[in-house]
Amino acid sequence: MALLEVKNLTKNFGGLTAVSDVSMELEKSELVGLIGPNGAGKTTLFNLLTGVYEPTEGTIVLDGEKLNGLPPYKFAQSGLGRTFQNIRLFKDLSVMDNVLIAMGAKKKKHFLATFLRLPAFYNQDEDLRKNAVELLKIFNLEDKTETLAKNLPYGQQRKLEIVRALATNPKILFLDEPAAGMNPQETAELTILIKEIQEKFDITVLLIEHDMGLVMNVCERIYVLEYGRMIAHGTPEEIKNNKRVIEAYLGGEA
Ligand SMILES: Nc1ncnc2c1ncn2[C@@H]1O[C@H](COP(=O)(O)OP(=O)(O)OP(=O)(O)O)[C@@H](O)[C@H]1O
Repeated sequence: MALLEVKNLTKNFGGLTAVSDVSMELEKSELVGLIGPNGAGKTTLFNLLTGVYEPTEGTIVLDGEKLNGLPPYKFAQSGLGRTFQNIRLFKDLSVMDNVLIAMGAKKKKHFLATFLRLPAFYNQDEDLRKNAVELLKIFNLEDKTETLAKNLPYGQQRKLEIVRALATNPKILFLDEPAAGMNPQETAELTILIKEIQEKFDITVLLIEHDMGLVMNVCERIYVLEYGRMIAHGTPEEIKNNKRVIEAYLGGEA
């Protein structure tokens, strides 16, 4: 059984079908791309897979557990972490606090230990901070812990978004255009980082990306959406040579 099994997923917005009868599977520890022209339904599919939207039809099963119908926080608790196309940080908080808040979704401090400031309170706090620094190190952000998120350069804000998603300890990480707005050098650096974190944390990554170079370089498999329908999936080589994809996506946008 696949780690994530998505069957016949459909999402209607009034008369518009943004996602139509989509089925896909993600195995443990694979890096998979999701591509398609503007408006193809990629972000809507992410929103369905992370519980932001409820599907009109279809099922989402993670590790044998049906998730659809549950609130978004249950999706996060089950191990689905994500970043957003538009950066969503707590801009007036420090980098460290941004990461600690993300971790808090998983580890709740015991009320009494917190209230009485028992050693357990300090130990747990210390452990979380250490873990946060370890994560920040991977993204070369460890010397920015006290910087306000809004004062980070754009590329580093995007990285902090990924750190926050990783801090929830996900089984599957959904990255929605992580390289959007980055320059070619930053994009190349991020490509390597995404591959590294997928291997280091042994997690599954689903990546929406417009930068075809990035997708083709790092993804083992690629799914292609057009007008809400999954029109193809396969290895980068297969997708590159798929006539329907060339017409629908590469032809339309290149
Ligand atoms: N909340 C919503 N209400 C109504 N229509 C929506 C909503 N969200 C998305 N849509 C529509 O659904 C379709 C798919 O949009 P979506 O944002 O999922 O595409 P996308 O592939 O992520 O596009 P892009 O690459 O431009 O981000 C579009 O026609 C969009 O206008």
